[in-house]
Amino acid sequence: MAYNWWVIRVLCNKSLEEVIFWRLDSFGCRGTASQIQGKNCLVLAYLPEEQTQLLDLSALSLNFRQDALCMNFPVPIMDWYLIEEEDWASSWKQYWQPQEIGDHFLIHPAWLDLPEQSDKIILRLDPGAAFGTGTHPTTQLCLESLEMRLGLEPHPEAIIADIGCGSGILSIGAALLGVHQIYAVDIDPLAIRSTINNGKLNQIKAEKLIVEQGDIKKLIKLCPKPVDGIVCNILAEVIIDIIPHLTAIAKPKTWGIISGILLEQAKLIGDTLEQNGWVVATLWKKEEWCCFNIRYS
Ligand SMILES: C[S@@+](CC[C@H](N)C(=O)[O-])C[C@H]1O[C@@H](n2cnc3c(N)ncnc32)[C@H](O)[C@@H]1O
Repeated sequence: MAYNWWVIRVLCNKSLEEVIFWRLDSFGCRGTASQIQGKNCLVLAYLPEEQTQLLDLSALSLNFRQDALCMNFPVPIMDWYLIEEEDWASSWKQYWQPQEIGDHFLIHPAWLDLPEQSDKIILRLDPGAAFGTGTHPTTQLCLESLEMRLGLEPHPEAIIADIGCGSGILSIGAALLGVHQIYAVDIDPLAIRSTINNGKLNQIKAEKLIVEQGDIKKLIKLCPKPVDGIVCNILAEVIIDIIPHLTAIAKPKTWGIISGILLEQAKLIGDTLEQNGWVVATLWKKEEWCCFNIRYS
C-alpha cells in the first residue's frame, strides 16, 4: 500500500530553531532536519499522513506565530504538502549531515562516504522513520553521559538495557564504547527494524544487541539477570510509569541515564527516582531539556 507523509517546512529566525524543533517533536513528527539560510533557518519535519489533519497543521502554524511574537521575532513562514514514502526517504536525507557529539562520537548518515581519517568513534545511522538522529538535545545528553560513564576502556562484562531505543543510537553508542551485551526495547515496530539495521551497519553482532518490540515488562522478561546500566530517553509522562519497574532489572550500583525530561518536570522525576531507591548523581541540562545520571543504592 502506498504510504504518504506530510512534509512540514518552517522558515524562521535562527533563534527560534529550538522552539520550533520542540513543537514539531511534541506534534509527533518522525524526522526533523534543519538548514541555516543566512539569518534564517529552514526546519523540515515529516509525519505519516494519517497522524494529523489539516486543521491540526493550521493550529501548529498559529503556535509558531505566537511563539515568535512572544519572543519578538518575525513570524515564521510555514507550509506543508504530502509526498509518497519513497520520496520522503530521499528528501529528508539531503538535510542531515554528520554531527560530532561529546568528545568522541561522530554520527554519520549511512548514505554518505566515511571520512578517510578520523579519530572519532563513527556511529553510522539510517534512522528511517524512527526517532534518534542525534540532532535532539536529549539524545546528545544521553550519548555524552554514556561517554562519561563508560570512558574508552572496554567493558567485557557490562550489560546494559535501552528502553525506547528508537533508531538504536544509544545502544549502538554503548556497543561502540565496548559494552558486552545490550537489551533494547521499543513499542514502535519501525524502531525495532531501524535498531536491527543500524546494528548491522555498525558491525555489531546480533547476539550482542538483542532487540525486541515492547515496553519495560518485555525488557524485564528479556534480561536474564540485573543489568549494569540503563539508558532511557522517553517523555517524562512515560518515564514516571517506568521508574517503579526499574528495580526488577537493577542491582546495587546499577547506573542509569534518564532523559526526555523538560526542566520543569525534573523535580517530579527526581522525587520519583529517589522514592524508588535511586540516587541522583548529576543532572545535565541542554536547552529546555535535562538528563539524570543516577545510581541504584
Ligand atoms: C525520544 S525517542 C528516543 C530514541 C533514542 N533512544 C534516542 O535517544 O534518540 C523515544 C522512543 O521511545 C519509544 N517509546 C515510547 N513509549 C515507550 C514505552 N512505554 N516503552 C518503550 N518504548 C517507548 C518511542 O517509540 C521512541 O522510539
